[in-house]
Amino acid sequence: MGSQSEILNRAHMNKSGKTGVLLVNLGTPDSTATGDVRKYLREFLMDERVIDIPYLNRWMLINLIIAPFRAPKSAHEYRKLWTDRGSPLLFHTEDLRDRLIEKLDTKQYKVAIAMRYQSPSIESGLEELRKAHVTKIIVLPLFPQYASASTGSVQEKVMEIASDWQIIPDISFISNFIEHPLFLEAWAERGRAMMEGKNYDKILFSYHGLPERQILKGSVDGYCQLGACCNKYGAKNHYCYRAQCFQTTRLICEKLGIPEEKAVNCFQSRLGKDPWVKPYTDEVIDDLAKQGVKKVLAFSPAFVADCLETTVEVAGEYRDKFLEAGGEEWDLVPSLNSENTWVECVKEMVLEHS
Ligand SMILES: C=CC1=C(C)c2cc3[nH]c(cc4nc(cc5[nH]c(cc1n2)c(C)c5CCC(=O)O)C(CCC(=O)O)=C4C)c(C)c3C=C
Ligand SMILES: [Fe+2]
Ligand SMILES: [Fe+2]
Repeated sequence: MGSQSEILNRAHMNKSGKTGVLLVNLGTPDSTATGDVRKYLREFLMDERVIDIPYLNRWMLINLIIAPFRAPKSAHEYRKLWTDRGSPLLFHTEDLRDRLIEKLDTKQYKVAIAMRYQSPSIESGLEELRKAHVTKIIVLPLFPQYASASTGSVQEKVMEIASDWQIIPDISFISNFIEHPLFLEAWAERGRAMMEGKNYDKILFSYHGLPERQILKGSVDGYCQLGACCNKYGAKNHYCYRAQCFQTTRLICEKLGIPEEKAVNCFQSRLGKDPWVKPYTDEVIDDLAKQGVKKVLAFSPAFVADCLETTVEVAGEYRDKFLEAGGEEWDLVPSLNSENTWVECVKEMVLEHS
């Protein structure tokens, strides 16, 4: 059997050829050697959508400060994260691909993975699909909330590569999936398992940060001002990263029955001196400790796979900070990785876009 959309899709695809699915995550170094981390940071941070300052300033920042000083520190952090299978971001993406293949009809779908920076490259992922003679490509950047620095950069790279092809198949992008019921259910299942038998004082949602100007540049008619406007989510701020994060929190809380006053939003990992979206996670942690909050459960729903930002930053550095400031318990909800409801969600998104 199968859902109505599955049956319709099958009928359609039998006539019009295979559909390629490209799952793209951010990227990770090839190894924890400082040279590999430097190579990764250079490629990542030279992307104009990530550090959106004039080329010469970006070049100087990366080559005179980040490459010599940050790369060795980052390599040290990556060593805490690395496993026998390498970087979690990469192997969770591989596992997601393998679980997805098990759920899709391989006569009709070809699935490939790519990283926006380093390997496997978007070029190699698209080439894999092209060699399978796909007539349509669905690109899923694995970022629940749209940001120019993440999803936008993947879109730009895919379009740049495909623009050199003689035949450009239909390409569709899934640019935001925060409201997908199975995405929310996947987080709710993860959260429920952590909350069972526990009584947390606060549920903290820490999202990857972003320079404020990147959001303001995308604001149509000046609607988005990074204030109370982000508390509502609709057509006018559909692509506002801050509003999408707040909406993600609201919807996960709804599913879990978490009252509004118990949830706290914040943004982690800011870099440099320019203002990033607020509130900042480290400042929120200090405030919570001052208020006498003792037990915190942290979600990190800007990521669908555990990575440096979740395992080392949220479960490591932020936990230490909270405990040093007087907190007693700090737990992190594991990311979705290749957990079944999340794989089902990806399958549904593929079928909906086929
Ligand atoms: C100037 C900086 C950065 C912007 C803008 C940015 C946006 C952004 N990043 C992610 C997802 C991830 N970022 C990760 C690591 C990471 N991010 C930055 C900087 C910016 N990110 C740096 C310098 C690093 C490297 C880590 C370090 O050296 O401190 C990761 C983890 C990668 C891993 O291998 O585990 C992810 C994932 C999103 C979604 C995003 C925009 C919303
Ligand atoms: Fe990042
Ligand atoms: Fe906004």
